[in-house]
Amino acid sequence: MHAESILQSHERCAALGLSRVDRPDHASLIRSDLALARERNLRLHLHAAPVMELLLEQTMASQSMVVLTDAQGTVLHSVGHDAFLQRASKVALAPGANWSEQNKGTNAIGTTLIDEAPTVVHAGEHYMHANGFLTCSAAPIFDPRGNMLGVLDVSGDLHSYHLHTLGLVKMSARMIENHWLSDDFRHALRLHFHSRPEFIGTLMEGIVAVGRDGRLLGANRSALDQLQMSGAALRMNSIATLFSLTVGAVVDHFRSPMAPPMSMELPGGQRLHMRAAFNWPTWHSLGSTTIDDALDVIDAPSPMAATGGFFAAAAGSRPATPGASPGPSGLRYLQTGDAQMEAAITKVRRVLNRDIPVMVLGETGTGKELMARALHQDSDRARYPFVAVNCASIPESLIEAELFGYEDGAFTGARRKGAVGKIAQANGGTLFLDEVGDMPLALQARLLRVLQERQVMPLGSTKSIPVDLAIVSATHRNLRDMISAQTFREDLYYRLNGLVVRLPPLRERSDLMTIVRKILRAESPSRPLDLDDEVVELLKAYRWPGNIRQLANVLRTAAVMAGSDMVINRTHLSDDFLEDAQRELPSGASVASAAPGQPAHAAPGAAAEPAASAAPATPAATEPATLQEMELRTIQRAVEEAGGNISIASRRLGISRNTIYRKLRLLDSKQG
Ligand SMILES: Nc1ncnc2c1ncn2[C@@H]1O[C@H](COP(=O)(O)OP(=O)(O)OP(=O)(O)O)[C@@H](O)[C@H]1O
Repeated sequence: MHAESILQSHERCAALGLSRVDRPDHASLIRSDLALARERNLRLHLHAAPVMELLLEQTMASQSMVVLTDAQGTVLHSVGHDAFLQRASKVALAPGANWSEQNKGTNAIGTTLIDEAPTVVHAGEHYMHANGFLTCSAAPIFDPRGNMLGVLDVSGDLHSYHLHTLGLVKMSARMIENHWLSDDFRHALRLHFHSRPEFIGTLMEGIVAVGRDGRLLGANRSALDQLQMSGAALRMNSIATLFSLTVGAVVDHFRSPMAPPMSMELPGGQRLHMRAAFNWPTWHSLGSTTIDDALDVIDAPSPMAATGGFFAAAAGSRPATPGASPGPSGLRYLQTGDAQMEAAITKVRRVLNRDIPVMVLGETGTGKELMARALHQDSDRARYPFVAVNCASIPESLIEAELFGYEDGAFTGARRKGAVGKIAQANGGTLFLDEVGDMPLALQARLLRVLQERQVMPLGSTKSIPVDLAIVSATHRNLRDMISAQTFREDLYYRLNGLVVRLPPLRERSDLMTIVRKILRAESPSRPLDLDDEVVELLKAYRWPGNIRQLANVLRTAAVMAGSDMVINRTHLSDDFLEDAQRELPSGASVASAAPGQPAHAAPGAAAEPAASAAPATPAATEPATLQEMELRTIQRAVEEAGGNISIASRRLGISRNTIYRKLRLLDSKQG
């Protein structure tokens, strides 16, 4: 097919009367209307720029470049290594030049435009001999309705040819198409699907946009491939005719952020797994279950029955039927009966839609980001983006560019082209600044200016972009101490903390078992899982240094380990959790000695014991004196047990790698 495509292209060039040997007239190709073409294709550029940077990093060849053209073949932008950009500019492979076949003969860009398919044109396959030093791999970029937007191309010295380059270019083009689709249909219901659930969220996933009336509006290429239909055929279908589903059923299922993928069957019998994305305030009225119905399920009393396991009473009062709503959304989702949480939610509700910045404090994994998302979801800004920036996980040198964006040429070297910053991306919506205490001091001043002036100026630009944002920030640090140490600006602190709410650590919450139930229901909606008394006691006695994140990890693993068993018992828990939890049982207590079928703790839904009474069963010579020391020891032990592998330790503990590094530094400084 490749040879055929090249041959046909050569025939077209010969018919056009192009010369293979004459020096092409580059001057006439560099048109002055580049600015116009760029303006017309600004959106394409905005979506493509970050992908082009990534693609260049992956090609890693110093003798190559990444090129973006419009649908006529005019080069809009290029990124690459200086030396090669210069070589390429000698054959006019540079912004402003047109690389359609009419102008440049057979070449990957021009031939892709005609064949509307990914193409490699290598060395002598180029029609014009002047381009014979190149090897080029290009892929078309389509909008969700099947119109060609442009071409993405990697061109390099012919010796830099690599078999995988075309694959990378194709994947990058898909990435741009997916961004475009999500942007185009940000108000629609979007179904993300694949026959293998683990492929949802990857570039392999199909995405279909659905209107409120259930009509299918557009799809990405993977969706069309999986469904084996054209874009036009797809648009003649509805969610009911193609997937045997209703919009209401999808909205109901995914009202909980923790809902598992849904299963759907195509008319031909093919089974697909699907997740949905939609803006809750716009779509919730299409769900069939009211919020109160849903809350009823969540809030059902959860006493431990003397017989029959933890959920027996709750299940008796309201059986968990397959397909029942997994629960409410937004702030209601977080209301599971704990008094401290109730107080926090009442406070944030008061400032909803008042443009008062909210600062959420709390230990790792307590749900700070979930609270920020819930606030956004319940606000009038829910139709616009929620953009989260983790100031601790981005290298210091990149935070500025990441937040503020940058203009073409803002960095030395031609590699860096403009990019939209997170602040501008969040325009209209909510910007969540996670770990804001980790923001470098110099940047704090710039952020303060954005918050005061409500405009952002990208690096290297002289023009400010107006932005309208709600700000939610979070940190585990003590910002007041940082202000005293002059590592956090006081004026920024007062800008960010219009309202401060502190989320309680899990060990202080009285609704542990309601959360457990909620997580298990989300994990296994059609098969209600129960816990035996021994496991309930272990969960209650444990200190949960990783809070709800760690709890969710422990339960997820247990649910998988339980297989077809309906009741989770100690054999379903991972060994490291079991060991830690056993150690934390109040001295003298032993889960093994609890009478079978009897609750190990007296009060239903009682909070975990406070720190002081949770002494380890086996006193060690160097017993930790404080809760913080206990936490540090747990982390240190987990890292040791993982052979120093922080990623494994972080997975086992259910806390982020950053948190582990931070805690280990703290331990070092204490020991040092
Ligand atoms: N109330 C809740 N019910 C169910 N799951 C929850 C709840 N709160 C948090 N989680 C889950 O716990 C995990 C951690 O939550 P989140 O990321 O919001 O915590 P965080 O405090 O921002 O953590 P970090 O400080 O480490 O960034 C997520 O998987 C989230 O879905």
